[in-house]
Amino acid sequence: MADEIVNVNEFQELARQALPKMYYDFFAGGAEDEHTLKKNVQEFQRIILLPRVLVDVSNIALSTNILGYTISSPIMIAPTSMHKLAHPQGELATARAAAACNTVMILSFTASCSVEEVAASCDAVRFFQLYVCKRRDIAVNLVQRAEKSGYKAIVLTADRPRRGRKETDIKNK
Ligand SMILES: Cc1cc2nc3c(=O)[nH]c(=O)nc-3n(C[C@H](O)[C@H](O)[C@H](O)COP(=O)(O)O)c2cc1C
Repeated sequence: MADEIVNVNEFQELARQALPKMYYDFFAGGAEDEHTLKKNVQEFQRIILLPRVLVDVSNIALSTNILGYTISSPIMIAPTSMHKLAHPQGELATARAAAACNTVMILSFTASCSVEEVAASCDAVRFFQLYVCKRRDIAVNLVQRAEKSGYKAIVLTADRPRRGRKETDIKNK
């Protein structure tokens, strides 16, 4: 099938075509001159896999364990905000994808679906991402709701004392 999507870059191009520019830029853009965005890709390119030939590969597994939960490979859904900008089902769809892939869904503090909605939508192992809030009562409330809804861990984002300066977002205002 000529139109079959074969890698992540093709998904990104499809998203660029499908989404309003402002939303696409929100997901794809990085802060300031986007040095870190570029480096994130470059650094992965430096990792070279060591081939081991002439070994028995009939029984291989990528599965691993995170905080006592077995997942199919060492890849989880990182917390990202506002999935409804990309799809009307938002984080509900992402969480269902996590369940289908047998991996962990980390729900963002700034998700467009509530902790309860996502919990009710699928049985993926769920963690909840928390920012360090000045308003401790907001953090307490969210953590309690996440705990009550069966989220298994808190993922604390500690490197965001203020919003990143995303130049694409500023231009799109
Ligand atoms: C559009 C977008 C939204 C994000 N939203 C959050 C968020 O709500 N909370 C958070 O802790 N990290 C958020 N992040 C950071 C990601 O979880 C991740 O740490 C970051 O993108 C680096 O990983 P990467 O190199 O795989 O992109 C966001 C990243 C992007 C690109």
